[in-house]
Formats: sequence, C-alpha cells, structure tokens
Amino acid sequence: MTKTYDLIVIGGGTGGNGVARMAANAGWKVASIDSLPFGGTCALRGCDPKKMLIAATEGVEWAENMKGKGLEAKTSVDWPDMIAFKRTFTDNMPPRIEGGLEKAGIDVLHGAARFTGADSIELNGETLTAKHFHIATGARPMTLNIPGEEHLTTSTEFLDLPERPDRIAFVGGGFIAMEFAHVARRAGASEVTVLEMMDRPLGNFDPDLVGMLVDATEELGIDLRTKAKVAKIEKKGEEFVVTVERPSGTETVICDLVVHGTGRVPDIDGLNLKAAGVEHSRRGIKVNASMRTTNPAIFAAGDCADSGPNLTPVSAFEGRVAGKNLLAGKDERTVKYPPVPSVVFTLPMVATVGLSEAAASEQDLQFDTHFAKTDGWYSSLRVGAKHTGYKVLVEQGSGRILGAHLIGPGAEEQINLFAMAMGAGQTANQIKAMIFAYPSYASDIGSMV
Ligand SMILES: Cc1cc2nc3c(=O)[nH]c(=O)nc-3n(C[C@H](O)[C@H](O)[C@H](O)COP(=O)(O)OP(=O)(O)OC[C@H]3O[C@@H](n4cnc5c(N)ncnc54)[C@H](O)[C@@H]3O)c2cc1C
Ligand SMILES: NC(=O)c1ccc[n+]([C@@H]2O[C@H](COP(=O)([O-])OP(=O)(O)OC[C@H]3O[C@@H](n4cnc5c(N)ncnc54)[C@H](O)[C@@H]3O)[C@@H](O)[C@H]2O)c1
Repeated sequence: MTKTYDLIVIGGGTGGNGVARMAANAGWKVASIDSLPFGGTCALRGCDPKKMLIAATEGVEWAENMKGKGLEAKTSVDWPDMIAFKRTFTDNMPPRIEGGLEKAGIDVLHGAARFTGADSIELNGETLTAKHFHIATGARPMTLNIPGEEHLTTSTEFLDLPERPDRIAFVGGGFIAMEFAHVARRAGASEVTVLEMMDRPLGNFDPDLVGMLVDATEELGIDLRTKAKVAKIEKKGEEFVVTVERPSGTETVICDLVVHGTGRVPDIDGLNLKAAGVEHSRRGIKVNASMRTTNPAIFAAGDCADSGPNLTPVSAFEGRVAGKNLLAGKDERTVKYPPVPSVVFTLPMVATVGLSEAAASEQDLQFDTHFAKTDGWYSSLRVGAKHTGYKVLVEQGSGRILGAHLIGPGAEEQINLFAMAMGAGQTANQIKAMIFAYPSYASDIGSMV
C-alpha cells in the first residue's frame, strides 16, 4: 500500500532535520529519510569528528609552542585511541537524532530515495507520496576524472582510519587538505604532502594571512606544493605513486595514502529530479530566495542547493527559511544571510567574515585596511604563537566593518564577534568603546579596527 505524508524530508543532516521537526510540531504527518544513519555530514563525517581529532593535536602544538617557556612535555598522538575517542561522540549521534525525530512523531526511514513523479518517491521498492518534499541531500566528493581516481581516500574514510599511515598525500589545498594535513603531521606522519593546482592554497581566504599559514605549515614539516595539478594515481604494491604536473615539469609523490581534497559537489545524481520537475545546475538544485525549487511544492536547502556557502550553520539557516515558508503556504520569508564567518581549523586557524580586500576594491568601496602581524602582542607571546595577524577593512566615513580576516589562536571566536558587530551595523568606534574581559582574545579586537 502506498504511504502518504504531508511532508517527506530527504536527508537527515542539518539542512533537513530542522524542517522535519518544524512540520511535525505543526501537526503535519512527516517522514524523514536518510540512506545513512541520521546526523548528516557535520555531526558524523565532518566538522564535529574533525575537531575531536584536532583537540588531540592541539596538545601537541601547545607543548611545542611552550617549550622552554616553563612547559617541558613529551607529547605523542595515539591514533587508534584518538579515533576511539571520536567514536564516543559519533556513535551516539544517530540513535539520539533518530530517537528525537521519532519522539516528535516523525517516521524515520532508511534508504536512498528517488523521485518517480512530482509527488512520489521510490524507497526500497515501495512508493511513498507527499504533498510537499524538502530536499537536503548534501554534497559528495567531486569526481576528478583522472586515471587511478579509485585509489583516493575520502574525508569520511580518513576520519575513521584505524591506523595512521606514515606517508600521506592530499590532492587539493582547500579546507579538507589543509586541516587534515595539519592533523596528520602533528599525529606523527613523517611525510605529508599537499598538492594544490592553483598558486596558493585556500583561494577564498586573504592572501597575506594564507601566506602566514603557508609559513607555519612548512615549519611544521608539511611539503606544500602549489601549481601542482594531480594527473594520475597508480598503486604499486602497497604504495601509491601520484603524478603531479607543475610548470617546471612532471613530479611524482610516493606515499601510503592519497586523500581527496579537491572539493565537493551537490549529491543529487541519484534523485531523478527531472521526474519531480526540479531543475538543477552543476552548482546544485535551483532555489529562489525562499528556498523553493522549480516545483513549488518542493523545497531544498544546504549543500545540495545552489544557494549560500556550504557550511553547517548556513544549511540550518536555509532550512529554517524553507520550513517557515512551507508551513505558511506562501513565500513569507526570504534568505537574507547575515555576515557568514568561516574558519579553517589548522593550527594556527585562519578565519574570515565579510568582504575580502579584492572584493571591496571591485565594489569601488572606499576603505582603510588595518593589517598587522601580531606575534609581538601579549596574546601571542603568552602562548608562544608565532604566526598571528589580522586584516580588517573599515569603510571610510561610515566606520563600518566591511571584512575581517584573522590568523592565530582565538581567531575562531574573535571572528564571531566581528560577525556580530557587522550584523548589528556597529562601527569601528563602537567596537573600540566596548569593554571586554581582559586578558582575552576578544579584548584584542578593539586594537584591530
Ligand atoms: C570533512 C568535512 C569537514 C567539514 N567541516 C566543517 C566545519 O568545520 N564547519 C562548517 O561549517 N562546515 C564544515 N563542513 C561542511 C558541512 O559539513 C556541510 O556544509 C553540512 O554538513 C551540510 O549539511 P546538509 O544538511 O546540507 O547535508 P548533509 O549533512 O551532508 O546531509 C545530507 C544527508 O542526505 C543523505 N542523502 C543523500 N542522498 C540521499 C538520498 N537519495 N536518499 C536519502 N538520503 C540521502 C546523506 O546520507 C546525508 O546524511 C565540513 C564538511 C566536510 C566534508
Ligand atoms: N572548516 C570548514 O568550514 C570546512 C572544512 C572542511 C570542509 N568544508 C566544506 O567542504 C567543502 C570541500 O572541501 P575541500 O577541501 O574538498 O574543497 P575546497 O573547495 O575547499 O578546495 C579544493 C581545492 O582543490 C584544488 N584542486 C582541484 N582539483 C585539483 C587537482 N586536480 N589537483 C590539485 N588541486 C586541485 C582547488 O584549486 C582548491 O584549492 C568545502 O568547500 C567546504 O564547504 C568546510
């Protein structure tokens, strides 16, 4: 018998679960589907498990920076213990999340959903129909179309490696490669290589601060190669041979593991969106500012949609807008993103919010750039941090903060203060007038504007 719902949510991550709960709380009959245990990428295969691994490596970094300053500690990372620690969190999440959804009255279903019509899907050989759908299927590693692609280890697999390989090559120099390379090296890997095809890693971050991160990365002993396009991966016995094309010629890297870090694409190929009248491009499912797709009864949010940046808080934010409009039965809300902060969790961390210097210039904005290295500041000296700095763009006349870019300890929290100030329209003088607890990283921001 065909089961019928008011709403079917496809995808049990941050872009989907909130919408299912909102509709269930409003008394709608809701089903939520995921092909994997519920929790999505962030909780199970991304942000959260990654930062648990980083927690162990922060100890290594701390001991290194404080050497000769009163702390003599011999640190080492036990990889299997670290992975077991991570699992204490990730193993508990699916039952917690699924239990919560069930408690809200939602039918929690497993399997890969596929549209068979504008109001129907097929799941495990059965047909389910609904008045509305919400698609939040996230992203998957992009296909590289190079020989030997099948030898790549995904970020999901890396976060669950039972043992740490000694020689690791990362293809790409974006978020995943830089964060994981730092983890691998501090965890004791003897040869860590990052292969980025552009002339610098982390292309969306401030070039001056990325330059400082590159120095820190090389000092850590990571072999960071730019203008290095991976062309082929071969398996020879237990080893991999990675062929890299560079302006100076072809190079090879021999390693025990090759990790995918060249970007992620919307995970929508298996959905048969055409049957539902839902259009998409390479950037994802087409949505309007209300998160409605080209089929007015179907919404989408998060990494699978052609909307904001692929970050956890953005997927939840988009989901809330979709949920409000879904329940209202009309486009009551539109997505107006507040300033979206973003952090690369290397050590040192690099953080950004708002406009880059280049984007502000392109928009013909008149602004002052406050740029300095802060290794001489108390906050850096106290913890022995060498690669620290900031670049803040302040609009001339209005004093508005156009963009803030930070590197160093505390950056992950300082950037949220900048995001808050920017969202509230605070000026540089208003930030300077704030009283923050001292000494703290927050108390430094008044000196950055
Ligand atoms: C390694 C890594 C680290 C990251 N670190 C950060 C970070 O530090 N901070 C940050 O903000 N962001 C980070 N991100 C990005 C963040 O994880 C994503 O932006 C966010 O999880 C997207 O949420 P979503 O709900 O759109 O998709 P997801 O959380 O990916 O959920 C989609 C779900 O849909 C399911 N699904 C797919 N197709 C189907 C189908 N046909 N039928 C049923 N179910 C289906 C999938 O199994 C999945 O569970 C990271 C990503 C990765 C990969
Ligand atoms: N801290 C965070 O917020 C965080 C952390 C991890 C992942 N993420 C999310 O996951 C997404 C995917 O991360 P990612 O690191 O895979 O992608 P990315 O888009 O951050 O970086 C990909 C990099 O790979 C390079 N590249 C592409 N093809 C290449 C090739 N053949 N050879 C060498 N270099 C190549 C690109 O120039 C680019 O610099 C991110 O865009 C982000 O949305 C976020």
